Amino acid sequence: MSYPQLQALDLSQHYGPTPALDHLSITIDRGESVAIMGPSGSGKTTLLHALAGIDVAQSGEVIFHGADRPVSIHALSSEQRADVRLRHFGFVFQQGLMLSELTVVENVALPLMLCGVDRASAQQTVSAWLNRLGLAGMEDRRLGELSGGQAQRVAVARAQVCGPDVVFADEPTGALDSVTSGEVLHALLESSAEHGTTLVVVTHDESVAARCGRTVRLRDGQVVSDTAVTGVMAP
Ligand SMILES: Nc1ncnc2c1ncn2[C@@H]1O[C@H](COP(=O)(O)OP(=O)(O)OP(=O)(O)O)[C@@H](O)[C@H]1O
Repeated sequence: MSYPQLQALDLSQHYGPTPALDHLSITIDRGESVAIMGPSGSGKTTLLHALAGIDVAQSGEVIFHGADRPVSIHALSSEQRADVRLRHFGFVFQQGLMLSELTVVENVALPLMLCGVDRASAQQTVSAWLNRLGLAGMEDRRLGELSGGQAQRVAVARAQVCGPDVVFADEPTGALDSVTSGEVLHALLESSAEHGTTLVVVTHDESVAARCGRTVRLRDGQVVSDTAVTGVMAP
């Protein structure tokens, strides 16, 4: 029997009078690419953080189905959630997360080292990803010396290097011009499709959403539309 990759069940989160998440439920299947859209303040980042176990919503739960048993993300301690994030999830954010003082190789190798992969295998895996993403020759550059597009391709390599089940991206191309944005998005979508990785992308950019298999639109913390390439799914 196959299970969905992620299920958010009846999530609610209030910071003020308008809910950031309002009894929101969503199911994401393995290998899907899902764009989360909606106006500013509609709850996109709050939803991404709840799905990825970065934060825990005030009510509801998130079930993650990895290779083995399902895990209730919200029932885990913060250390356990950090371990799930390290072993099963990858992240590409608009900025931050990357360590500008470290080199390209060091940034990409970091999650592998944290997972206990030995140095030789880590080096091999990192070089394969850097070649793949057109970053060969930049191994020893510091992140702070790269262009925005190069840095985001390093972020994609780092998100994918441990072979995650899910990559979460929050405005991954938000700071880039349209050509560079297209290249980074291509790298993200192609590498996810090739490895069967589930992709959840928060974006304001319709051209990013157009290249995902499904678009979920939020307003005031609720799903107002859920459209797959093959048709419209019920919210
Ligand atoms: N840590 C926080 N403290 C207080 N309010 C918050 C916090 N995080 C989010 N909010 C509020 O929750 C609502 C949803 O925020 P969220 O960042 O999820 O929206 P968003 O759709 O991602 O917005 P944007 O597109 O502007 O990034 C907003 O009203 C926001 O101000």
